[in-house]
Amino acid sequence: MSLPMQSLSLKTFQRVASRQTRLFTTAVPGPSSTTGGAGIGNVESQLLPSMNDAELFKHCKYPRTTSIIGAPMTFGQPFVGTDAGPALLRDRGLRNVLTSLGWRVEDLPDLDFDTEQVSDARDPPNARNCSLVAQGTSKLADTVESKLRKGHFPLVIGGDHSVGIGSLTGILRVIPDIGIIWVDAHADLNTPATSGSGNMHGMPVGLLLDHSEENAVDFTKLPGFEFLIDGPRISPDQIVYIGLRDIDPTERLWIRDYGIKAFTMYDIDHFGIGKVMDMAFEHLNKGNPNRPLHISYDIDAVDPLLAPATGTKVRGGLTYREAHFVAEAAAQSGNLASAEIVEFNPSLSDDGGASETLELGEQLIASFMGKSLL
Ligand SMILES: NC(=[NH2+])NCCC[C@H](N)C(=O)O
Ligand SMILES: [Mn+2]
Ligand SMILES: [Mn+2]
Repeated sequence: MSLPMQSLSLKTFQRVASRQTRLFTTAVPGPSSTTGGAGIGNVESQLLPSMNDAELFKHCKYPRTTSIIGAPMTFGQPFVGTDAGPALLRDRGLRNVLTSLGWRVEDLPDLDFDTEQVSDARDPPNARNCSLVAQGTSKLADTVESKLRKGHFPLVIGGDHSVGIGSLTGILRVIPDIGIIWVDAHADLNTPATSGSGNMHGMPVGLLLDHSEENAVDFTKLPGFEFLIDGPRISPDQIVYIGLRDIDPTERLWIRDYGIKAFTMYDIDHFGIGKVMDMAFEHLNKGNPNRPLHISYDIDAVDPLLAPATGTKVRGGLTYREAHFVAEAAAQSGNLASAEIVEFNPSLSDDGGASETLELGEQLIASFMGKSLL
């Protein structure tokens, strides 16, 4: 047995081993492994051996079908091209990557962010394209919610990071206690009141956080976002940041005041990524080792030398192995219930850089969807 295996605690090893067995037993070939199909539910229920596992399934710990949800959103930031992510990842063969890992795949058509239906006349300047972002994220929230309720694993492909507003809202409707791993160079903790840019891809966490009264967001002033007025919120201890290195002044203040667990690049340099992920899970799993988890992976968390095709590059990011380790550790927790990857923009790089970034994105998806090195 190789060294890394020995250094795993027995408990972790057992969890990983049992997860791999499950993934293996669920890779049932045949017609049910294709899109959607009503037959899937039957096969799944046959595979549920006991009440105990049915309980696990309730929290999506026992996923067999992943729904690829393409969210080609560009309105949360100023550049064209951010909508190309879902199609390009599909063209690379994302579906095969997932089936080879043992998933059944429901490959949904991309969400349709129909600009004609939306008037932007009332959009405030500090929340650019507010109505369009609201329309798209509301659709996404409904889709993510309904897939989770079916027991599917939603895999959201952005689009810019404003899609996080929709993914998180959908997840929170079904799993209010979800633990969130936010992998990003940025905290995305702005609100229209604090943002310097007005770009809503810098706001998903800020809009959904359960703020103190003086910082609360007035959704009645954000056209289209009425669905968030009584929507679910994230409590500050429900999220951990990994990879931060470009934080705005109010974001810094709020991370401290609210006590949000944040691992910056300094922490990763200081402790190493292994220890950082251990500490992240320790924080999220407090009181519930089976807490379901969501990973939101902004490709700009990775160093721009490796992932140049993205809109808000910040030097000094995750190395290739650090980037994968974060994804692998999330998969190995055995608790991942949903995932999202965002902010590819192939038009902001040359061809080489664009395909390098997409290839990395595809590999990171494989890692958080359960690909292991051994
Ligand atoms: N998802 C992203 N890439 N966000 C970048 C946000 C940058 C900056 N903090 C802003 O609010 O405008
Ligand atoms: Mn982001
Ligand atoms: Mn970012």
